[in-house]
Amino acid sequence: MTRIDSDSLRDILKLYFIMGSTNCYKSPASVLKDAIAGGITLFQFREKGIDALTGDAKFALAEELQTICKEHGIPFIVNDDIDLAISLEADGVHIGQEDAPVDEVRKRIGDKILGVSVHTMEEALTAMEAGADYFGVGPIFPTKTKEDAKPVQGVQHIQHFREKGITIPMVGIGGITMENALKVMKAGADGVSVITAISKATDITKAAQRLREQVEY
Ligand SMILES: C=C1C=NC(C(F)(F)F)=NC1=N
Repeated sequence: MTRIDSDSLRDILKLYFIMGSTNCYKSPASVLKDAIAGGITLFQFREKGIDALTGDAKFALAEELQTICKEHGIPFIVNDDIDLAISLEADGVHIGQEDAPVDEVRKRIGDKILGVSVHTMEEALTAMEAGADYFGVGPIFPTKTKEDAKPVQGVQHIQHFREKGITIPMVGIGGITMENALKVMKAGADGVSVITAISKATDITKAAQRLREQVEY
């Protein structure tokens, strides 16, 4: 197996749904199925927060959601938990700056997709050199989902990275909705990452469809 090429990854990153049990009003499986029906292109299992599942319950939910992704040809990414990703043979992992160093994770996961959260040019250059496949840049807008989010940055970092010639696939994250998604794409992102705008929508499939329309501008 070889590493995914950037252009294929750009297509996959267009509408990147991230979710865990704490982000859902109903069963995560039904939320994911509805989101897939609405046209998400990538899924990240992110089980975090005070009521987050752990141990066998977390593994069982991850396996259930991975099976749904497989049935629909949607790549399955695991947030932070490298061991879980390896045991499930997930399609990749996403790590933050406070997780294991990028080069260590790259060694452990081989050619699987490796996403890294970056907030500064220095973090971006370091992550690229260490083998990241894509960046998560944010929080673009205010977010309620991540308690320890960094200061809201708008699209300035995405614009700055592109102006400096950084071409690595990039998604914006943080408070993105169907109203502001286009702004993130026009700033130079290859896609948008969304949690609540889809997982807590009244009509999940419609919410995903409308976001997908925005990113396919
Ligand atoms: C904190 C995060 C930042 N970015 C991303 C992604 F959208 F995947 F790039 N996922 C996260 N969990």
